[in-house]
Amino acid sequence: MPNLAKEHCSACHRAAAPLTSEQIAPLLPALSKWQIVERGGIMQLQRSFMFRNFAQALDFTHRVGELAESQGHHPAITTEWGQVTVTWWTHKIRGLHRNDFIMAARTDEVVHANV
Ligand SMILES: C[C@H](O)[C@H](O)[C@H]1CNC2=NC(N)=NC(=O)C2=N1
Repeated sequence: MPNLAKEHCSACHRAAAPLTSEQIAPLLPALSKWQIVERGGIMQLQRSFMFRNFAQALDFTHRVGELAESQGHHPAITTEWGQVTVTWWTHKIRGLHRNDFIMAARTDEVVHANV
């Protein structure tokens, strides 16, 4: 199983092809709490995180934002009382890149750092 959290994002060129289902399959076991969703024909990687209140949800949101800025790769984040939903995909290729799986694994590390 790949140790995605230890990898670094690579430059993604606009011409890069989105990962296919066959390429995605071996990456999913490392991200057991994440699911593949499809929105507007674009495959995305999504997970919801639960918290005791809004303050904790907001703190986690900020940490994910800092992670995104550090890698130059950004998620969609929905922050609610007690819950944060993080969705990763690569806008410029309108699909999933290995970078999205790396960032999902790194997001899981942020939540553990939170507690
Ligand atoms: C110019 C800037 O680096 C690019 O637009 C980056 C910013 N963050 C990004 N984040 C994501 N998820 N996909 C992108 O294509 C992307 N592109």
